Amino acid sequence: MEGDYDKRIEEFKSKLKSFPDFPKKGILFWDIFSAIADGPTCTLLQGILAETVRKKFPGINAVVGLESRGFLFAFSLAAELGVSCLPVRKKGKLPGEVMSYKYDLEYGSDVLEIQKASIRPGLRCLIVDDLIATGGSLSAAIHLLKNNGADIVGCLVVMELESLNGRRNIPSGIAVHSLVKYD
Ligand SMILES: O=P(O)(O)OC[C@H]1O[C@H](OP(=O)(O)OP(=O)(O)O)[C@H](O)[C@@H]1O
Ligand SMILES: Nc1ncnc2[nH]cnc12
Ligand SMILES: [Mg+2]
Repeated sequence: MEGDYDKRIEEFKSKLKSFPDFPKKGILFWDIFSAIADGPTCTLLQGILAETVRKKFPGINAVVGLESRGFLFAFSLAAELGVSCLPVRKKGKLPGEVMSYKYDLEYGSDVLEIQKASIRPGLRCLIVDDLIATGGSLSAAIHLLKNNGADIVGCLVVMELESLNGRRNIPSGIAVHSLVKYD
């Protein structure tokens, strides 16, 4: 990475805000939208993300974004790198033939879907999201993509809540890179 990469990560980290007891008592909610409400922070984060992908995940030809916060980074990265932007959405939002997968969240559960048409031979994808907590969302997306024959190069998240050890739910052999970690 470029020399000032760590400094830029620290600068970005200083912009992130947390909200205790949202959306339920006992949850400390890390709000990506508070940070990107600031224009220069958007530019800072976009630069960090693109540099991270070029260095750590070279050769991808698609970015898969997890609804909804993952979409923020999937389109911006896909546009920057000139690769496909593919959606994984919550149940009932995608037309055509879909594959689904049920998963658990830090709070509650949900179902993710992907269009079969999104998966083409030779697809080498990077899955992106704002945050890994229990790892349920990323794990579900990984299973969805693998079930359909996609090659997953890795996963990139902005934040990682290490105390929840979400990595234990990620299938072995799949690299997960996080920019900012919290205990
Ligand atoms: O590691 P996990 O325990 O799965 O939790 C992380 C996921 O939870 C949040 O999404 P959420 O499903 O709340 O919806 P949103 O992105 O639409 O806000 C967050 O954006 C991640 O996608
Ligand atoms: N603690 C948390 N903060 C923000 N988004 C989340 N998604 C799941 N857990 C979360
Ligand atoms: Mg999400």
